Formats: sequence, structure tokens, C-alpha cells
Amino acid sequence: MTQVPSVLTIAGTDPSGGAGIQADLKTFQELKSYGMSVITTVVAQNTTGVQDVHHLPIQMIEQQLESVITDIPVHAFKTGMIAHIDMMKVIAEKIPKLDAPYVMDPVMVATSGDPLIEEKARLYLREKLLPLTTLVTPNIPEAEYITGDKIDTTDDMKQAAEQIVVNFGANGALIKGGHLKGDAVDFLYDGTSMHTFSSKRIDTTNTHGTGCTYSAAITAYLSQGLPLQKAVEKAKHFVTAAIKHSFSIGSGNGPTNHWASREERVKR
Ligand SMILES: Nc1ncnc2c1ncn2[C@@H]1O[C@H](COP(=O)(O)OP(=O)(O)OP(=O)(O)O)[C@@H](O)[C@H]1O
Ligand SMILES: Cc1ncc(CO)c(N)n1
Repeated sequence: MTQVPSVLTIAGTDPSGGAGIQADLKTFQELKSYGMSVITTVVAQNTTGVQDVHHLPIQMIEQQLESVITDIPVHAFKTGMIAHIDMMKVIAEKIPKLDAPYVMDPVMVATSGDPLIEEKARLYLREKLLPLTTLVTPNIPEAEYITGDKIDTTDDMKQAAEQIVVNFGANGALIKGGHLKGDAVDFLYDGTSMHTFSSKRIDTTNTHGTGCTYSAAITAYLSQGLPLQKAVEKAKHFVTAAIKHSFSIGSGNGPTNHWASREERVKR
């Protein structure tokens, strides 16, 4: 009988396949962890932006979580888009039952700039969910929201990473530099030391779902028992390759390529 690490995403959907649940499941599959998903919101979106949203009833989100948890072990899980405070409350209640590493992608706006969560939910996320995380993975605007401080330089990024752990109670914080100029540099503060993950900036606008793909890859590696720093290092290689081989499809920001990164990983 094959034993496989199983991994769960709790997030919104993307019918165009580049972000959200769809990006997460593609990443889990590519990295050979068994992927499961709880949908919070059905999002009508594509490479150009968000056209509509339909939030699932709270009891349906709760039931999906119960259906998974009561049947299959979860070796690591992530959350993405959680639009409403009531959804967050249900998820916060179930987290102790999961008893596994938790990666939070604190999704607030889509690459297109469309807002994905309500203002009250942002506050709850910062006050109540953050302390439950093994790792939180904000981009620069999300890190600015969490800390309340402007981030312009790599020193500001490092400071934000440390602050999110020390002042807001996350176990680890990975600040992503995709939104700054120059190399794509991310900083991880794990409660003891600062680690740097850097790659050359790829000249592309195909960055729809990069954050989802990255946090899903970290979660998959954690489900396989890798320590946090190693999981981030390998996930950074994965997302960089996926951006390098991204698809110029759609008329907006194209999606990353989850499977063409395979050759890059085989070479290493
Ligand atoms: N043009 C690029 N070239 C290389 N790496 C990039 C580029 N853009 C982003 N990255 C990297 O991709 C990863 C995801 O970071 P990013 O800041 O894009 O996340 P995000 O804004 O949360 O994504 P999303 O578009 O899903 O909201 C990080 O490792 C970042 O450094
Ligand atoms: C559902 C969903 N989650 C996250 C993002 C951010 O990329 C998105 N565009 N859609």
C-alpha cells in the first residue's frame, strides 16, 4: 500500500486555472503530495481580473472541513482567500484538530488589484489567525497592512518579517519581494534567524497566482517532513522555474507553469 503525504488547501477558486485552489492542487500534484481542497468562495476571474464572487455558506465550509478531517490525515495545510470573518472563525476553530504545519498566504487583493477580502476580516486575520501559523507569506502590500509600516527597502522587509513574528505571534514570516524592483528577494524570519532567498527577476507580466503557487509548494514540502528553511528554499526554486516557463495566455497577467518546472528541478 502506498503511503503518501496529504496536504489541504482552504481557499477560493480560479476557473482560469492560474491562482487559488486550482494553482494549489496543480502544485501539490507536481510535488507528489496528495492534494485536498476546501472551497471558501467561488470566484469568477481570469488573467484580467475578478468579475464576480459567490461565497459559500459558512456551514458548507465547516462541513467540507469536517468531511476531510474525519476521514483523511492532513500532514500540512494552507489557507488562501478567506473573505469573511465568519469563515475565519470556523477555520480557526478547526485548526487545532488538524495538528499539522499551517502556512497562511494572507491573500487580500488579486494580482489585478481587485480586493478579495473584507476589511473586518483583515483585522481578524491579523489578530486571531496569525498566531496559529507555522508560516505566513505576505507580499509587500500585505506585510505593510499587517505591520502598519511602509516597506521600501530590503531592510524594511527584514524588519517586517521580524515584527510579524515578535509582535503578531506568527511562528515564521516570509516577506516576498516580487513587488519591489531588482532581483526577486524574499526574507524568512523563523523566530531565531533571518534567511534570504534570491533569484534574478524574470522579465514577464505572467505573475497571476505566483503567491498561491509559492505557498502551496512550501506546504507540500512541509507535508513531506522538510524543515521550514529547506521547504522555502525548494519552493523558491519551484516558483522561479514556474514563472520562467509561464504561459502567455489570456489578455492580462498570464499564469505560471507548474509542470514545465519539472526539468529545472530534475537538473538540480
Ligand atoms: N518577475 C519575477 N521574477 C522572478 N521572481 C518573481 C517575479 N515576481 C515575483 N517573483 C517571486 O515570486 C514569488 C511570489 O511573490 P509575489 O510577491 O509575486 O507574491 P504575490 O504578490 O502574493 O502573488 P499573487 O500574484 O499570487 O498575489 C516570490 O518568491 C517572488 O520573489
Ligand atoms: C482565489 C484567489 N486566491 C488568491 C489570488 C491571488 O493571486 C487570486 N487571484 N484568487
